[in-house]
Amino acid sequence: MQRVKNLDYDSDDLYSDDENDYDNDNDQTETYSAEDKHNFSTLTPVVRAELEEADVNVSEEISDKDIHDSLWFYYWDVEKCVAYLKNGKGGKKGGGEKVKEVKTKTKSKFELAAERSAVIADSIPPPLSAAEWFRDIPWTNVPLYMTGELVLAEPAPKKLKLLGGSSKLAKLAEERRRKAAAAAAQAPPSTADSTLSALDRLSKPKDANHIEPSTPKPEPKRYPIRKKREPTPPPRETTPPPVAHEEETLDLRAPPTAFGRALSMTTPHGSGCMSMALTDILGSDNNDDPFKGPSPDDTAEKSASTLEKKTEALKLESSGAPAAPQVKIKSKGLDVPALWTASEGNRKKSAAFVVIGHVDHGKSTLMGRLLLDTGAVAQRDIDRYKKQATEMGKASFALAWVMDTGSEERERGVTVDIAQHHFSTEKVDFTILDAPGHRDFVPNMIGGAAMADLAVLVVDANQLESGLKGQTREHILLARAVGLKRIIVAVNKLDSASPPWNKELFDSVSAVMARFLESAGFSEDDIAMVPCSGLNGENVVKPPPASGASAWVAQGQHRTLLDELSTNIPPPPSIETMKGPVRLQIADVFRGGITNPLSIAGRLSSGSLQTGDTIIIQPSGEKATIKSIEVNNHAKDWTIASQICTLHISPIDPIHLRTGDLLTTPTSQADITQSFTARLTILDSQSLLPQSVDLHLGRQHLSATITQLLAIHDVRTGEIIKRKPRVVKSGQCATVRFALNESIPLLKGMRVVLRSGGVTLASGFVEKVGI
Ligand SMILES: Nc1nc2c(ncn2[C@@H]2O[C@H](COP(=O)(O)OP(=O)(O)OP(=O)(O)O)[C@@H](O)[C@H]2O)c(=O)[nH]1
Repeated sequence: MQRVKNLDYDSDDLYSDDENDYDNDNDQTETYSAEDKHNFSTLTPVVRAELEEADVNVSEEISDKDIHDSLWFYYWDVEKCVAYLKNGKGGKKGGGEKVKEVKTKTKSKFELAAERSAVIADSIPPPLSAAEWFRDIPWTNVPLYMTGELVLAEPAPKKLKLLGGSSKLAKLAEERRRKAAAAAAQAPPSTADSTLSALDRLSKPKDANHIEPSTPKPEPKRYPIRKKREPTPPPRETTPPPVAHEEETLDLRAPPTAFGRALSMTTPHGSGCMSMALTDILGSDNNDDPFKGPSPDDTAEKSASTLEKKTEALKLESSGAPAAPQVKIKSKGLDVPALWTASEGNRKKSAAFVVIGHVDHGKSTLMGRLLLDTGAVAQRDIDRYKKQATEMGKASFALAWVMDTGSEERERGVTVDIAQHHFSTEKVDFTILDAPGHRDFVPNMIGGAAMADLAVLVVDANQLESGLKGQTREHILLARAVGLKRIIVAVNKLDSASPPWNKELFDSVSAVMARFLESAGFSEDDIAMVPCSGLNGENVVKPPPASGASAWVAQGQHRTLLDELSTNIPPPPSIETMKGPVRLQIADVFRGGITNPLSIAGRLSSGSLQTGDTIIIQPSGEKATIKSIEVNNHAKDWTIASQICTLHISPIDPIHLRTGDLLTTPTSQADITQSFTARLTILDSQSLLPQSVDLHLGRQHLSATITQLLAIHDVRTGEIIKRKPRVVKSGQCATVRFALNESIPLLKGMRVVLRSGGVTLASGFVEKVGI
């Protein structure tokens, strides 16, 4: 390629330095056809006779070759040939020299290039095969059926050297070419030729600098294929390119979208104009004169509110709210507590547990395993997660993905919010509340724990220290702070212990955890230790094999995690609680589809609800109707205190729905207040002053100010031992007054957790609502 590119023909280059080249090239008898030879033999004597007649010394000065050349040049025109030889060649002394000079002058670039090709061709070895030609080029593993003989270009016929002359001669030459072409067309094409022709269609255009062979055969066959890869101008087309294919091709492109049109839209001035597209979508005042009317700054406020309204309209439209048919659902007036009591023999027990522990200790994986092995999740789903997780380079998180459904959670491999899942055994319906382990998401963990009956603390047996320094310790304190009494410690990842299933390691971890839990307020009887591996599933649902490294688990009569969960299920709430005022703190708000555009979820702490009931969302006071109810993923007509349920409600403006809000009924609304009094216990190494704090009330999380320390109480008896202290110290119990920045619904007895700067200070309950 480079070699050809460097062939920059200067006119000087094209003229051979060696005159002998020219002479040698003149020996062209071998290239003449039989017809040409016949013409030479018959016309040469005629030319000689004419010259003799014109008194030219033919024998001495003009050779047969001279006559042949001039005959060839003038295309067998004897008269012109004789005139030429008489005047230029034989007419004067030294005319032979002149003929040479004339010949040299008439050479064109192409003729000379043809001469050089001829010389080069003589020095080039015989034709190569395609494989040979591309031997050292890695991309050319040309299949056999595509290979062919490479035919080097034939040198341009010498007769081109004399091309030129009158238009009549040109016509004759053209006629001769046509004749030859017709003859060639009758002859069957060679295989090599057709192969090269096919290859040529796949290759690049021919180098325009090459000399056109005079033969009428298709040009591509005449040159090595390699030359066709050169960046050259497109070749002359002997036949027009086929267009049939293009005509048949259907235009399958979709019309441009509105967004596409917006992007490609141009203003009358020709520039792209995104704002036009936006005004197109949102509407505009259609000002032709942009400077007409008030300045944009003056109207900014108005535009903002217009935009806000339109965006809001789009939002509501996308939620499907206006499109949903407003079907009035009437309450059936069921006596839910009576139905509950009546169903006692048929229904399963139920329990909700929160999964807590330090980040990455294996909480989500363990729960994924539990769901898989109890049949709540199909193996094919796990396989799908495995595939997806592997693609993201997080294959080991496949089981955790059962719980971590958010894209952020999956990308980061960290649980962000409480994940809620259900599974059932023969006797119990369980709800899992998988809490995030990361300290940034402690508020979510508190919200999850506040809905649970018991806690499962997951501890990586190999990382006990880091856990106790981190969230293991804090989660235990918070679980206790929100009122949880029973806790199961899953001593996890024993499969990766050194050695695997190291019994001594399990024993030491258990001892440390038991001590710590007891110091945090859990009683010995409410603590259970379970050796397990969530990843492998050993001792989660099924006991480990009787032999092998984990054999001691069964021998030591350590129950599986599922067995531990199934024992000591908390008793259902009293019938009084079930008949009490409706209280449900909203744990989650989500938009569904057309049928259920708006739903809320949470645990009903008191009272009962049924489809058709009118509810009130506090503090907004907005009303809604319950369209349908789900408990444990099953549609129900009613739900009762202690159940975690999802309520599909008639659409209200979602702006009035927030997690932490209280769901009540019109007849049992809670007090809304900005101040309250709480009885608190101060945690180890902490103290309390009148100060700002982060206040956690279940799923509710807001800023508050301790306005007054009212009294210090005796921890056992509750008697006041000091009024209006200046400070409350670690381990002390105190009554404290709070002021809030906003009004919220508050219930006496609600669990309270105080934190500051990411540290838990105290926990307790609401003693009095209002001042
Ligand atoms: N060897 C082994 N690895 C485990 C086990 N359980 C979990 N892992 C791995 O530990 C890593 C973290 O697991 P997760 O289940 O996401 O941990 P997590 O506690 O839920 O983490 P957060 O949700 O972010 O708090 C993953 O790579 C798991 O594959 C186990 O029993 N054995």
